[in-house]
Amino acid sequence: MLQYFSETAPLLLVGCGHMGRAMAQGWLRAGVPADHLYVVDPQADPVSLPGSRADHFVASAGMLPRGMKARAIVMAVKPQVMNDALPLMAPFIGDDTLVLSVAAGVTLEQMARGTGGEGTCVRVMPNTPAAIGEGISGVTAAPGISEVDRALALELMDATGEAVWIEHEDQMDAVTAVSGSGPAYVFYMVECLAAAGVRQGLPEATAMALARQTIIGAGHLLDAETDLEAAELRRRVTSPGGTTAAALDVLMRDDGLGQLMERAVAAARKRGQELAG
Ligand SMILES: NC(=O)C1=CN([C@@H]2O[C@H](COP(=O)(O)OP(=O)(O)OC[C@H]3O[C@@H](n4cnc5c(N)ncnc54)[C@H](O)[C@@H]3O)[C@@H](O)[C@H]2O)C=CC1
Ligand SMILES: O=C(O)[C@@H]1CCC=N1
Repeated sequence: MLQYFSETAPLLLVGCGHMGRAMAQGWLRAGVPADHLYVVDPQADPVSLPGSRADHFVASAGMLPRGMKARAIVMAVKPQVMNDALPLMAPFIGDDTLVLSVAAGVTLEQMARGTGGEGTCVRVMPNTPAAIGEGISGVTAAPGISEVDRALALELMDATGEAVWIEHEDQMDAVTAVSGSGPAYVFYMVECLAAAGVRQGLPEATAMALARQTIIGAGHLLDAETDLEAAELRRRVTSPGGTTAAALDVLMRDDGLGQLMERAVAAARKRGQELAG
């Protein structure tokens, strides 16, 4: 698995912040040898990536070994710096190089401009549960991508959880709005549930413990009950005329959580479209 790289045709990560580090952890776990991984980031500290080689961490592209052509370059910098960061990678892009970007909103066309049309561009939207191998990524490229490059892109992201191929690039902003940003919605749900518990008289620490483990437990149950839809698991909590039904009457009304989520996801998708540049 992931045996695409070598010392002379390595995997190059550009930007090792929250998302870049999460993915790199997955690649090292999936067996990419530390010798085959280079990281470019002015801030990154190799200590934050156990199992990596400190001498493969460089502050800028100019410090990478000369003449090296990467097999894959993963751009995990902010969308706003992509136009500056991509052209700096030009010396490391050869005919076989796959250039992946995980930046929200950054299009394949924008990437091709940044690389000067060299290499093959792939647009990816991962999420931070990648850090523990529980991520999900949407992956897309222009229709002409080779089978081997498509497999490499999917395997890279599979190493951080699951990966799904998205046929139409114009759906990537919706992918971003659902699964890229989605973990934040769930963490906010924990915050809101705990705050609501405090309003109903619980001590803060107790409310947080209850809310936190409820989301963790519900997630694990969803994972364990592979044959059951989320809606069925919800029904199994909901006794007719009981407490859950009373709460769901509030959450499921016309202006309830469904509508709120629709507005939130639409706002995230719109912001993704605005970030294209
Ligand atoms: N954080 C998340 O949950 C997700 C983030 N993304 C995308 O990942 C990208 C990175 O986001 P985060 O990791 O959250 O940001 P971050 O701020 O944690 O990391 C960005 C990293 O890029 C480095 N950097 C800045 N300029 C650079 C340059 N010229 N060359 C190399 N490295 C440079 C910074 O030092 C920093 O470590 C963004 O484009 C974002 O849209 C995608 C999916 C989820
Ligand atoms: O908030 C953002 O723009 C990035 C993309 C998806 C998650 N974080």
